[in-house]
Order: sequence, then structure tokens, then C-alpha cells
Amino acid sequence: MSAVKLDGKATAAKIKADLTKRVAVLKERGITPGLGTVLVGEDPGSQIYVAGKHRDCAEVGIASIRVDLPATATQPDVEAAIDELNASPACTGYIVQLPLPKHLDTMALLERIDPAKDADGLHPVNLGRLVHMVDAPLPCTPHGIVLLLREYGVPIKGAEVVVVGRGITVGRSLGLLLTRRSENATVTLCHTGTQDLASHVRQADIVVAAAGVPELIKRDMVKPGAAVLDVGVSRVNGKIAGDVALDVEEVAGHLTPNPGGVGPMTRALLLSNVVEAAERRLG
Ligand SMILES: Nc1nc2c(c(=O)[nH]1)N[C@@H](CN(C=O)c1ccc(C(=O)N[C@@H](CCC(=O)O)C(=O)O)cc1)CN2
Repeated sequence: MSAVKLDGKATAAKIKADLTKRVAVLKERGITPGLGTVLVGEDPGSQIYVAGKHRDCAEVGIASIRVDLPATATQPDVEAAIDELNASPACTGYIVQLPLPKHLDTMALLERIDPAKDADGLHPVNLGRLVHMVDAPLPCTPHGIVLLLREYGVPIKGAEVVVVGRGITVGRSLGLLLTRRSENATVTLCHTGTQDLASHVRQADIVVAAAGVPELIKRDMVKPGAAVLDVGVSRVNGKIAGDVALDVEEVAGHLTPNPGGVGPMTRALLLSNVVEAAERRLG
């Protein structure tokens, strides 16, 4: 058996085509959406992701505001950059690229973002709105995962979903999205403290691997026909290594490539949050 490819690149291209039209309408009505990014330090992965975000903006007509600070930037330096983006009329939404250098207080910085400009959906107010199931910008990777599953008709309603990894950008919030009444999945969140990971994964109709551990999910852990989404990004010998072993393709029903799966969806949903924030300005 060979799994159906969950093509994030192709699905993201469709989303971006729709956003291009919406951006044109906004511009006709006098609003140019603008994405800001705050990057601290020289982490090579983060530099690639931020550069990609600005390329995506150019593709759909969103303006870009890029703030790059040295790894030595202090908490007040980053706070000043955030305050400036909060006040800038040209910036409809922005992100602080994660992870930040260890000497910075990430939570305090995320809390400082104006929730109305929170393009990542990671501000505590917006995560709280997600808990309460009220309208808010959704975290980009979890939202991208849900849209990718829908695009390929993978049944979510009633599915047993196992999410591996409890990080803020993916694992924690994905469970909130998938257990909304509109999705109605049953979600188990596994992490480094989980006693028997394989036994959980074996029960799953949908597996989302977001632990950052190369080849954590092995072929014999996957229920035949399950949908497997690989969010893991590790660099091994200069190449991207996902959390899912390559031969899982032989048992899975659906599988994301990596790269080309969840990553492009994350980027497309970030643009979507920026456009939605601009549309909210119109009322
Ligand atoms: N503020 C945030 N920081 C981080 C997030 C986030 O959503 N918000 N997520 C990740 C990194 N990330 C976005 O920032 C991200 C990772 C990967 C991709 C992507 O498109 N990957 C490509 C491969 C690119 C490569 O060659 O490395 C793919 O999967 O095809 C996009 C965004 C942590 N930080």
C-alpha cells in the first residue's frame, strides 16, 4: 500500500490564490494589509522561515515590515520593537519568531503583542478565546492541519486523534481546534512523560507528530490506513528530518511529505490571519 500524499504545497497555493483576491478588494477600499516580523538572533532555521514569510507576502500583495535584532538584544529592546509594531498603522498583524534566545522572557513578549494584531494566534487572550470557542485568530499550524485534512476528505468527526508533542505552536492548541463541535474528534495529547507512546499511536485514525524527534513514529506503531501528519523539523546532516520514519508510507492511508506538507500550510494560514485582521478593520 502507498499512502495518499497530503500535499500542503498545493493546498497552500489554493489558499494564497483566494487571499490574493481578498487583498485586492481590501486595497480597492483603501487598506493594504501589512505583516510584521520580529526576529531575534541568527538561528538559521528561523532566518529561512522569516524570509519565506516575506516572500509569501509579496506573492499575495501584503506589505512587509521586517525587524531583525541581534542575538544580544535585551528584553527592553524587543519590547520596544513590539510597541512600535503595536502602534504602526501600516502593520495589520505581526509575529515574534520563535524560539527566542534563552535570556528573553518569551511569555512576557507574547503578552505584549496587541491581541488584535496577533497574526500567530498565540497571545493568551486569543488562546483563551479559542478555549471559549469565540472568534479569534487561530494558531497557524493547527489551523493548517485541520484545513489539510478537510481538503483531502480525511474524516475528522468521531476520529481518534493522537497528537505527539505539547509545544505551544502546535500540540496544545491543536486539541482545542479538533474538539470543537465543528470537528468533533477525540484527541489524546502525548508528550515526553507518556508511558507507552506506541500503544496510544496504534489506536489513532489520525496521528500528528510534532515532537521534533527524528523518526519517532515508526511503521509498526501506525494503524493501517491512518492519516499521518509530520510536523517535526530537525536538521540531520544538513537535511530536514521529520518525526515520521519514511517507511510509514507503506501502512498509512494519508501522509504529509516533509518538506511540502504542514510547513507551507502554516505560512498560508499566517497570511490568512493578516488578511482577516485587515478585513476586521473594515468592520
Ligand atoms: N512565531 C512563530 N514561530 C514559529 C512557528 C510559528 O508558527 N510561529 N512555527 C515554527 C516555524 N515556522 C514558522 O514560523 C515554520 C516552519 C516551517 C515552515 C516551512 O514551510 N517549511 C518548509 C521547509 C522549509 C525549509 O527548507 O526549512 C516545508 O515544510 O515545506 C514554515 C514555517 C517554529 N517557530
